[in-house]
Amino acid sequence: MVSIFPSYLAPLREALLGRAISRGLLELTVHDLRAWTHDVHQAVDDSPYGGGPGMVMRPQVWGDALDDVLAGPPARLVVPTPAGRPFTQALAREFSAEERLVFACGRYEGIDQRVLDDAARRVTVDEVSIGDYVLVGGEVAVLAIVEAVVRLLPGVLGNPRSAAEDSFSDGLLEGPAYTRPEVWRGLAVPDVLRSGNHALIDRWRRDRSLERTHRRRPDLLEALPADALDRADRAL
Ligand SMILES: N#Cc1c(-c2ccc3ccn(Cc4cccnc4)c3c2)n[nH]c1N
Repeated sequence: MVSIFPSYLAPLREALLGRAISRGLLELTVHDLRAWTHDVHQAVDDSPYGGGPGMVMRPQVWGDALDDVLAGPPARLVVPTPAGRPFTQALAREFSAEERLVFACGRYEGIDQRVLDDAARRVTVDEVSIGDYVLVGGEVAVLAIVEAVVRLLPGVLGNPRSAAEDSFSDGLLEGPAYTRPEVWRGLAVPDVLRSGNHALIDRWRRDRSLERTHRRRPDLLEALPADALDRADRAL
């Protein structure tokens, strides 16, 4: 990863991801973009051609940084931007199959487009967005993307079923989850979950997932392949 705020990415070395690194399941290197500046002010930005608010990150510094960081084993360059294509669970799975990912964390109004166009001459470049809202820079997006990708790597999650069955893995939202106590503040766990009848439990969970998806994300239902819903689903 390349950023002018390397410490912003320190959380990636905590908890589950930190344990995955110490277990050798992945390697993480964070580079300070300013290491590739040569002026006393370590300038990384300049005024935008054509005018307009804010500053744009200079191509020379980013070009030199990516020349070095992209050297070595083939990598895919991931560039978070509000103008990117949506980062989805499907893209997280695609990224998790890559041997090496390089993340460019922009700031200001973004990175000079020629940096991405130049990189695209030699590697795959993915301009992605984590949602329809505007952040101040790419670091928060990289934290989210890396967490979504790394949890899919074999051995990272304790129970592989978690990644296989979480929200979006079957195109639907996950339904409600419960644990002890059986009644809490007058609210009881649905009886079916304590029935021990796993066929019934699976059906109930599928129904709650379909209901929630229909209510909160009807677009996901529209996007499902024709054969994704069985007769019981459609009866709901
Ligand atoms: N992924 C993602 C993002 C970002 C994002 C990502 C990288 C940068 C680098 C700079 N900014 C600020 C900025 C502000 C306005 C216009 N262009 C850029 C970034 C915002 N915002 N929202 C998302 N979903």
